[in-house]
Amino acid sequence: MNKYVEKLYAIAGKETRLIIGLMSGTSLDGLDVALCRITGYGKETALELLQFDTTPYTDEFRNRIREVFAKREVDQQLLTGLHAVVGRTHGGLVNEMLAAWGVPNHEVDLLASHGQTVYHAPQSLTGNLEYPNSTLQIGDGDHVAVTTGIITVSDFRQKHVAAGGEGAPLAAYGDHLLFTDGLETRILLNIGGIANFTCLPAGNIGMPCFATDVGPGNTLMDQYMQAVMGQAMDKDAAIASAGVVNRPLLDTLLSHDFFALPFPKTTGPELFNLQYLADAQHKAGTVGLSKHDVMATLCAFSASAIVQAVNRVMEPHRQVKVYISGGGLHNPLLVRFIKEGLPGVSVLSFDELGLVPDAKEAALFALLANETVAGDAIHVNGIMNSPAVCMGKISFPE
Ligand SMILES: Nc1ncnc2c1ncn2[C@@H]1O[C@H](COP(=O)(O)OP(=O)(O)OP(=O)(O)O)[C@@H](O)[C@H]1O
Ligand SMILES: CC(=O)N[C@H]1[C@@H]2OC[C@@H](O2)[C@@H](O)[C@@H]1O[C@H](C)C(=O)O
Repeated sequence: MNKYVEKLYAIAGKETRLIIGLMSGTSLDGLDVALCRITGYGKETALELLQFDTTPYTDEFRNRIREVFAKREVDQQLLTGLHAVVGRTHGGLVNEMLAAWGVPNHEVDLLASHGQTVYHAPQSLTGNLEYPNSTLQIGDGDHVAVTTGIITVSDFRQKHVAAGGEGAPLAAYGDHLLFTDGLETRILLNIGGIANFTCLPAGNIGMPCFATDVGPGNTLMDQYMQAVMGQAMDKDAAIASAGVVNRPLLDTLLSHDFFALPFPKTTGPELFNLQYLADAQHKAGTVGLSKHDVMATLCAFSASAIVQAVNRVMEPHRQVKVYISGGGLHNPLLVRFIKEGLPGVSVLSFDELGLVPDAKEAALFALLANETVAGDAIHVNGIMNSPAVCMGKISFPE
């Protein structure tokens, strides 16, 4: 028997596994690395976050990814090269992180690698029914496995698409297994580049669990700051806080058909980009708006899309608690707008549920790998319009 098949079999039979989850999202800010101790599987899963850190990308690496990111036309030679380079870079960053934490690579059972989404193409975006929903993540798992010496599970989204989903949001599976509560209906809102949430109804309210993207999180604000202000982000909303929300522009930004689509749905910077903003400014007659007012309006746009989506969930059930994770939690104006838009609703940090908010997505990929190796598709049954599947491809280091 191949020694890694034997090793994998042994790992699958363990009571407790040490699994690293990696996430590099649509913000392109860096690689999130979460070292998790996972006990059990399915509804009996317990996840303990042992270490977490984000390694910021260098400008050079980020710019190389940007060359192919969310673009319809790209240099195929660059894209092909990046598939390997992203895998090797992520593997190298894991090696550095493990060394800093004093954890030998051979003690880690599995590595769960999301890779880097470079294009997300649900039919709702393309309008082309001859092609299924499709999505592409680069950073090949073989490169990660060979670089780290750790058995790697990667490319999670393809199975979701193959089984009828849109390839996202996958957080639903971990949210469902770890955070469902018998008494409290919860909305787990992650504000990354794109904002998405998982709705976890309390046991007896007869509503399905589902996860959906809701619109831009930080991506439009980041893109504007980078293109117009030469800064990576609007740190602590310093710029947006000095501006005034422009109502005609906000209404135009919110008028896209995407927002009227039923849940669940997915999106990305393929739609929410600076062209989207330019078109809206043109339509609303606000081309000359000050930079501060544009930023204030973009912040209100992300918040309003979230508020509208939460309100839609709440129509039949008034009692929900919203728990926020992701980088948007650090934007005080965005959080204020969301709270003001949801009077009477408890809007809390994800900390309250016992997991570091910035680590949530990376940790949930570790859980997905755990389920693929030790679990069963049946455990993730019951998520609306999300197939019951175990996801990811397995790469051996040799
Ligand atoms: N102090 C801060 N002030 C304002 N915004 C912040 C702050 N810290 C982080 N952010 C925002 O959070 C973003 C990073 O969020 P996060 O790491 O959750 O995104 P991601 O994982 O790449 O996205 P996705 O969930 O879409 O895959 C930054 O690009 C920035 O816009
Ligand atoms: C295609 C893709 O990479 N989608 C991401 C993106 O970033 C946020 C949102 O859009 C979410 O749907 C998804 O990531 C998270 C981790 C998910 O699948 O749950």
